Amino acid sequence: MAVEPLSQKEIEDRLAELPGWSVDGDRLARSYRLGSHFAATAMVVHIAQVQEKLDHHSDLTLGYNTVSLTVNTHSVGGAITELDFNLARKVEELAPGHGAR
Ligand SMILES: C[C@H](O)[C@H](O)[C@H]1CNC2=NC(N)=NC(=O)C2=N1
Repeated sequence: MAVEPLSQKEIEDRLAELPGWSVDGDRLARSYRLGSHFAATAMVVHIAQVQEKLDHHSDLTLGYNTVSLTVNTHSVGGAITELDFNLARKVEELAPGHGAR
C-alpha cells in the first residue's frame, strides 16, 4: 500500500499516544535530554541503526546532552505519514534504555 499524508485528525490522534512529540511546521519532532554527552552520542547511534532498518531517516541533532529529531516523509513531498510515527514509536521504545527524558 502506498504511503499517504495523514490528516490533521490522524496526526492529533497519534500524537495523543506519544507524549513529548509535537508537530513543528511540517515535521514530527521531539528532543530528549540525557545524562552526559556520551550517553547522547550512544542514543544517536542507536537511532541511526533503527533508521537504517526502517529505511526512514530523521534529521538528527546531537547537542552536549541532548538529542533532537525531526522527521517527515520526502516521498510524499514532506508531509507527515505513518512512517514518521513508526519511527517515533521505535525511538520511544529505545529512549528509556539510554536514560533519555
Ligand atoms: C530510497 C529510500 O528508500 C528512500 O529515499 C527513503 C529513505 N529515507 C527516508 N526518510 C524519510 N524521512 N523520508 C523518506 O521519504 C525516505 N525515503
